[in-house]
Amino acid sequence: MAQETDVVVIGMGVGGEHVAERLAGERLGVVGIEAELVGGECPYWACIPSKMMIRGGNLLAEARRIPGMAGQAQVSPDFGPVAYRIRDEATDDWNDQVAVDRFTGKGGHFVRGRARLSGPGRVEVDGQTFSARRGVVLATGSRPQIPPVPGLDQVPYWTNRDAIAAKERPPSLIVLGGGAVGLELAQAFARFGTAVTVVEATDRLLPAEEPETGSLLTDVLGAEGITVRTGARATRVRHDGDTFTLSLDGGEELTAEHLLVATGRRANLAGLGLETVGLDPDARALQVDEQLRAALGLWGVGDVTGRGAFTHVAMYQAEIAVRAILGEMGPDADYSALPRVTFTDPEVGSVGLTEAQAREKGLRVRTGIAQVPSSARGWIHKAGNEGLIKLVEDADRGVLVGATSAGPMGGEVLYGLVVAVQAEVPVDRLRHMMYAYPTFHRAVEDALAALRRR
Ligand SMILES: Cc1cc2nc3c(=O)[nH]c(=O)nc-3n(C[C@H](O)[C@H](O)[C@H](O)COP(=O)(O)OP(=O)(O)OC[C@H]3O[C@@H](n4cnc5c(N)ncnc54)[C@H](O)[C@@H]3O)c2cc1C
Ligand SMILES: NC(=O)c1ccc[n+]([C@@H]2O[C@H](COP(=O)([O-])OP(=O)(O)OC[C@H]3O[C@@H](n4cnc5c(N)ncnc54)[C@H](O)[C@@H]3O)[C@@H](O)[C@H]2O)c1
Repeated sequence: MAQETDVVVIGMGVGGEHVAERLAGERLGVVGIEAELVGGECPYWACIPSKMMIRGGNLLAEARRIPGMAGQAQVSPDFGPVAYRIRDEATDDWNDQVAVDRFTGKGGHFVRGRARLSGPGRVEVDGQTFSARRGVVLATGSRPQIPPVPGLDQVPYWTNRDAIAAKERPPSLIVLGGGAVGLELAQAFARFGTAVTVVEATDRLLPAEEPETGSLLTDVLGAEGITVRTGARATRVRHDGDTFTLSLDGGEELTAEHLLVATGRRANLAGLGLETVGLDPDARALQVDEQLRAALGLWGVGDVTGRGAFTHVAMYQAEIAVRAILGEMGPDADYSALPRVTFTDPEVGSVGLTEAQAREKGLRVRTGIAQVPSSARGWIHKAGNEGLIKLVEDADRGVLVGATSAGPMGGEVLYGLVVAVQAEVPVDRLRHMMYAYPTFHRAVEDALAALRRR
């Protein structure tokens, strides 16, 4: 016998938890099903603990910048406080009781288990069947995508989960993948003393972002002692019980005590019973419309939708899905000003289209670049001032369609550019406004001037 309820949420990561809690708060009957921990990847193995590692690493880097600027400093890194904060403050030793109680405290019914669809509006989990009157929400997130490198499936490599749960910094580490996960963790560990090599298959770091940011990070990471290999194809991996050996196609062999695989993520759709509701079970992502509907009575939010694997995307989508399930009118999902920040030092923030993406769309593109060290604040800041602002203008409409802000607090500086892209503020208006002196964001004015000169 199926148990009736209003809504069933499968996967209680940031996206699913938000939907489930909001709808329970609206006094709907909500069943929330989670196979692992309520909260998902972000609080336990991703955003929050990784930023605690980064905060520790950045403090060490700032202390190392004291000579020549403010005296002397002796820096003795200790990963212990970081591991403690991750275990104690961030994850409660990977225990989600507080999150479960928050949901059930709002009237939600929680089930721990791995769920699957068994027809429209029907969900099965560990022998129980639920029937949803209003709908089902799929929020099953993503998992690491493991590349087909020969030997990789036979060695004890790390994913982000092992790296985050590490109690000590590894003595040496090869990072496969020079994207956000790889670079954030590579720099954080290196600042605690790990000998790090980053291996990236494409010809630059952060290949999804502007090429200027890839070169910037190659220079900065190299200056910090991290070895960077771009355009490098891993041809084999071995592990002799202590040491990993990664062979590259040019014949080079890299060795380290640990290997972190950070080569992208894949939506969790396998085994979900998508075929029982007429959807393709082999799809790479769940296709959803602008109100996050995947089928009649079925919604999808978060990484599973393939619209940007970010917590802010999951939460933005979750709120739209909540409105749609409640039958309220509201704006469609709009990804034209999707912000993203890679929390390396310098932080790399971007919004909207890169120059290459804008050109691919057939736009008449004008770009303007300003270097942060040449700005007043960058010059004052001196040690650790690397960065740039890049603007991408649709020259026919006179509005920005994309922007990059790399530098100290690059993610914070990004905010004004996100507003400009989202609200389509005319570039002429941006030129005729005041930028407080001497802020980092004042470099935007220099980039706007460069836009005019081209
Ligand atoms: C190292 C790292 C750092 C990151 N840092 C940031 C950052 O700084 N900022 C940012 O915006 N994003 C960051 N991200 C991305 C962010 O973590 C994800 O975008 C976010 O967690 C997605 O939320 P979600 O709810 O879609 O999925 P998830 O958080 O993956 O949650 C999905 C949940 O569904 C559960 N589940 C799956 N299948 C089933 C099933 N069949 N039945 C029941 N439960 C199921 C899973 O156990 C999981 O708990 C980072 C990612 C990584 C890996
Ligand atoms: N600060 C943040 O917001 C943040 C931080 C971490 C992760 N994330 C999210 O998680 C997603 C996944 O992160 P990620 O870094 O795993 O993926 P990614 O797609 O951002 O980067 C993966 C990198 O690995 C490279 N690669 C793929 N196969 C390879 C191989 N065989 N050998 C060498 N390199 C290879 C790719 O070219 C790419 O540069 C991100 O795209 C982002 O959406 C966000």
